Amino acid sequence: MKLITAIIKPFKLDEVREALSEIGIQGMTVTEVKGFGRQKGHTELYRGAEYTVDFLPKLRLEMAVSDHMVEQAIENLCAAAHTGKIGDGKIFVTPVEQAIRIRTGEYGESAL
Ligand SMILES: Nc1ncnc2c1ncn2[C@@H]1O[C@H](COP(=O)(O)OP(=O)(O)OP(=O)(O)O)[C@@H](O)[C@H]1O
Repeated sequence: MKLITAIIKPFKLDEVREALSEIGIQGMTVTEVKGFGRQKGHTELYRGAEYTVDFLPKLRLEMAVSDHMVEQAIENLCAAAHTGKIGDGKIFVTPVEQAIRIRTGEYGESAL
């Protein structure tokens, strides 16, 4: 299992969620965050306004998925979150040691 963490532009959430549910991803955590990438010190458009501040509003999506779904998830995520403009975001993939569904006590992939 892997944890996919994606930082995306907030207005892309619906498109990204749709693109991921198409491939059967059943759970996701979304957090409002602020961040910066290489554009630090430069301007980025957010809801029509130009920001010159360092930290811009982003969404962090977290999904634990089976290993065999990782590549397809990244592909769909990239396609849906892409605008081609600065600040489109990042995807990080990290190993997940264990997952447990609290209600049933299921472990591993069946808990995803
Ligand atoms: N190295 C990093 N570690 C953690 N979070 C990061 C990192 N780089 C970027 N982020 C997060 O991703 C968001 C979007 O980054 P961004 O797309 O601007 O990266 P970039 O490397 O500058 O790429 P681009 O040139 O396309 O803008 C940032 O606001 C920040 O929240």
